[in-house]
Amino acid sequence: MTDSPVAAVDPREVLAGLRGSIDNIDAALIFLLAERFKATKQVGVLKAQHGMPPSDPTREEQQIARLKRLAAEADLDPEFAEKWFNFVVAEVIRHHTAAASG
Ligand SMILES: C=C(O[C@@H]1C=C(C(=O)O)C=C[C@H]1O)C(=O)O
Repeated sequence: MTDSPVAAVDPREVLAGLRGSIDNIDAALIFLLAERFKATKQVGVLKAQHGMPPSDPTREEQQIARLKRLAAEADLDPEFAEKWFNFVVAEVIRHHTAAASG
């Protein structure tokens, strides 16, 4: 093993490289989530101003179906995509409910 003519790959360097990508991806996700919540907060204000209910189950169903289809195409577990969506929407509804109560 140690006599191999091929230069040994240092696993610590491989790990550091992969973690660099993970860091970039996590940062991008935070920025994307921040933009999403900026938009949904405006939706919450609009709904509160016009007496619309905080949640829209039909829209949520459509989004879940769409996101599960996209997840499958991207080789991501569709059930995970649905869980992620429901987790985010629960927070959005919390914001909308707060906006509706002043
Ligand atoms: C943002 C909205 O409000 C709620 C939140 C949703 C979301 O975060 O995707 C979708 C539907 C609604 O339950 C909306 O109605 O579009």
